[in-house]
Amino acid sequence: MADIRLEGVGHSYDGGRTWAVKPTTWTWRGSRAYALLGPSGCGKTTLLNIISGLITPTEGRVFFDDRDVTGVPTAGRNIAQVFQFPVLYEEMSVYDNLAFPLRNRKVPKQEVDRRVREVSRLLGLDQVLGRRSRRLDAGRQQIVSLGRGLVRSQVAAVLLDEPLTVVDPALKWTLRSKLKEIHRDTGHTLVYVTHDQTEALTFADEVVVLNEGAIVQAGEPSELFLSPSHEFVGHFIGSPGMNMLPAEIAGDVVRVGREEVGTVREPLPPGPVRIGVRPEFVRITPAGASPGVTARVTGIDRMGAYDLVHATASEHRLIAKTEAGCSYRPDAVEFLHFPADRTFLFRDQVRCGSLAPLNGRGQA
Ligand SMILES: Nc1ncnc2c1ncn2[C@@H]1O[C@H](COP(=O)(O)OP(=O)(O)OP(=O)(O)O)[C@@H](O)[C@H]1O
Repeated sequence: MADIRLEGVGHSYDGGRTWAVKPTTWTWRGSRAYALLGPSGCGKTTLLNIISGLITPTEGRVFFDDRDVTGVPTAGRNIAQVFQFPVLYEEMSVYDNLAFPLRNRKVPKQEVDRRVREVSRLLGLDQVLGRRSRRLDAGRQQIVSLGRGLVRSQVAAVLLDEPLTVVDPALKWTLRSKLKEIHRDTGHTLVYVTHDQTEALTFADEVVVLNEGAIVQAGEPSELFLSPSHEFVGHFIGSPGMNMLPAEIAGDVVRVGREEVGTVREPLPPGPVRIGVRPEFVRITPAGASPGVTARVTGIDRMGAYDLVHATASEHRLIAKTEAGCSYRPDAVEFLHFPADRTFLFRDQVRCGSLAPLNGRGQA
């Protein structure tokens, strides 16, 4: 399983006026399962097609280990690719479709049979192996496509572009965990494109977040949630996303409107910043433990398993996620505490520091 290294790789579809993927240096390490996560149009498919060789990048070089494959077409890269919609030989049986990538590479018959049966068992296809592919519904056909992508054990990487889009939602959970199981078994390098954070977070060892053609952060799911280094990651991951509260630094004090809400943990130049804190970590406290802000409750959403308390501080909106059945009332004025180790400062969208308690007013 190869390391896939992108060195200064960028792609423009319009002769360099705009960049679908901005020049990027990044390594996909062998045998890891990656999710490439980002909103529609951020460049995920372009990046995937650069790895597979369907697109030659406008700039930069692509390496599989030490081999420069920048000009090598897909067929010479030993890649398996699964697309959003089924790509199958409809007149062939499910068995023959799964066997095709192996037979094509002259894998011995016994080994073909072993791999086809193993993958079909894991994906729940063993009852339909003899059936013609066109007789299956679209969701099942896509599972066969997935199987074709995973059946070869010796590939440089398996690339999956939103492979579960046409699959029934109830089946998605099962398939994601099967995919994880197959990954553990084969040790493929997997790159799984999705715009769905749940899909990315449940499946991947490492999530690479792409926005406007640039990788803004990569890390384990918990790291992206607990310690976002870019505002976009704060918004895009989490439901609801991170609160972003416009604030101002003067000296070492951080203010929201006129209220002093905390201090800077490390010295920062004066001027505007945004305070980022996830709804899960905001605590509504009577004691006014710093850092935090005074806010007026504007509404409560009862979500069943939890409540979302909406509030405004100096006309900026923020949300606290609380236990279900909370007793806060609209128009009440409350103190919202921001735990210092979960609250960050952002400037020009990039994390630049963290918030500390006002002297002598921290929570024990
Ligand atoms: N063949 C093309 N010609 C011109 N522009 C393109 C082409 N393919 C993609 N683009 C543009 O490049 C940018 C990135 O597109 P890309 O399909 O890589 O994004 P994506 O994140 O995969 O989106 P989606 O999730 O909607 O598939 C978009 O602005 C898109 O309009």
